[in-house]
Amino acid sequence: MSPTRFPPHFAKTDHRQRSLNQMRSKQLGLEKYIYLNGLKGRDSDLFYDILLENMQEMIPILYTPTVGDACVNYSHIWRRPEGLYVSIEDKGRIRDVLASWPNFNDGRIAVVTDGSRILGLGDLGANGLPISLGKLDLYIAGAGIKPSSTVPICLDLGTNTQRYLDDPLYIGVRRPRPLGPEMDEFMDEFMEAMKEVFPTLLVQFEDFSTDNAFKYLERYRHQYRVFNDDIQGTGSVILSGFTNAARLSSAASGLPPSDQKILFFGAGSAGIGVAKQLLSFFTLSGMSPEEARSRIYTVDSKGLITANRKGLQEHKKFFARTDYDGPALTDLVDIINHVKPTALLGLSTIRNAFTEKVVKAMCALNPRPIMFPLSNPVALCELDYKDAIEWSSGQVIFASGSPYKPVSHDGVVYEPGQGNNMYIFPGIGLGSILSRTRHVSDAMVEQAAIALANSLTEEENAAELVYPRLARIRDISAQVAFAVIRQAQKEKLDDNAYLRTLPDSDLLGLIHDKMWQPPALQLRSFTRL
Ligand SMILES: NC(=O)C1=CN([C@@H]2O[C@H](COP(=O)(O)OP(=O)(O)OC[C@H]3O[C@@H](n4cnc5c(N)ncnc54)[C@H](O)[C@@H]3O)[C@@H](O)[C@H]2O)C=CC1
Ligand SMILES: CC(=O)C(=O)O
Ligand SMILES: [Mg+2]
Repeated sequence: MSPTRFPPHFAKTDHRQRSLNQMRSKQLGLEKYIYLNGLKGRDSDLFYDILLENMQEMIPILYTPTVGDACVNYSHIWRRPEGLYVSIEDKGRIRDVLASWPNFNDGRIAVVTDGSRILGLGDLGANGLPISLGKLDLYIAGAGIKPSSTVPICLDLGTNTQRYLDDPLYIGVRRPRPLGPEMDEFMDEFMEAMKEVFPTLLVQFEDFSTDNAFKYLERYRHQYRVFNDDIQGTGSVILSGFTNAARLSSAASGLPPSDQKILFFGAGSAGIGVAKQLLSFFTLSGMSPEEARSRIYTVDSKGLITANRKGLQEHKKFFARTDYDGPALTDLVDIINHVKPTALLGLSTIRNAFTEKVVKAMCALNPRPIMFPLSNPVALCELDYKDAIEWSSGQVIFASGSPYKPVSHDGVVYEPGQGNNMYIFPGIGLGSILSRTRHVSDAMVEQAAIALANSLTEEENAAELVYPRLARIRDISAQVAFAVIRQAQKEKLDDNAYLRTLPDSDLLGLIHDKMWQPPALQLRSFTRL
């Protein structure tokens, strides 16, 4: 190959702007994703540099909604190895596979998916890797974790999605998913090997199908440094936004925030994870756990979940109603009229399930109903923001899982919230890493939620936002990490005595100082040439 050289005047030009222009010139979200991924491979410092400056624009590409398209099509858009695949065929030698990761001594945070429930898109098998990559980009951009400390992992265990098994380009192992003991043995070996190879690393379980999400969180949470983002991260982020939303709703109704009654549409890992975390919304205000539970109702594909239903899955039993034994209630408007909720949360993957009738039924019961359609990506969201504002004349207090743009109605501009675990997991990770906590406790997750709820500025509160603006994510992650560290210390789960000696302002300062920054472009290779 002939020698190459940068054009001599290249360093005088704005390569950041050039890269942004190239990304912006692509029409489709997926094309932008492919471009940005290529850029990350060529020059990761530049990639993170422009990501930090353009969060609002780039996060919806690298994360939900576009990462969903990237996952669905990953076998076809694959360019280069980007993460670590651990295959069911590696059973017996998983330790060696993990040890092949470059700089494994640096590993501090792994996002691990088995691809079995990517966003609301179902079993995508080995195509699930981009979700781990996207979450880790948020750790890097949002919490300043060093890129070399992040380990994206996809467990390649097979898939039950026939169209992938039939696709000649599918990059995963072609077999159905393992069941019961075969899966348990794999997971036990994997977790043990993770601890051996990456002794100080935090594992984030991501997008496992609901049964396995609950099962492996319980199996490992007291043994390893692990948390489940969909159950705990989502629970925490919604507790936070809900606390702020209830304050706004109370101001309109004149009723105390603890008068809220919450209806969950969708009772999977996310729905039940959030419902359990929202118990604290009531208990923190002095309510008994039993009373708190009575204020939560859950709905699945068969309707209102009642205790008398035959064959109810284990994770649905806790919130199953014992106060209704009439005919099954399956229509959402009927359920709303029966329950009379103040809040309706969607984690069902059913697009447009919150119809005009549903919105109007909620508005008839409350001056400012809370409506959080949280399913991802946008194509599976229960309610579009524009419809929510139009059908309620701006009454609803809204947060969705994926981003929506502000909406103008009757001369007023309304801003949606984004109720997504991206506001929480980077701070939980950073706090856990810095304090070297042995486990991620329920109280740490709860304190993270409270810190996020309190992180809104005066301006954000005045604009009636329920979540802070994304551009401040590093500041927010620092506040979340601070709360996590202090809680770890309180429970004596931490292993960093120095942090205990620091007064609050110094600890917050240290958290900010520890955040990785992409090296300034001028100081990098271009000027050397
Ligand atoms: N906003 C956020 O931060 C997060 C959002 N999610 C989203 O939550 C959604 C659900 O995730 P999982 O709970 O893991 O999935 P899942 O598939 O286990 O749960 C879906 C639930 O919806 C119910 N459902 C399905 N069809 C229904 C219908 N027609 N009527 C009523 N209920 C119906 C199912 O019975 C099940 O209980 C996904 O779209 C995911 O992207 C998940 C985690 C975080
Ligand atoms: C946001 C997220 O974790 C999910 O939709 O699964
Ligand atoms: Mg998830």
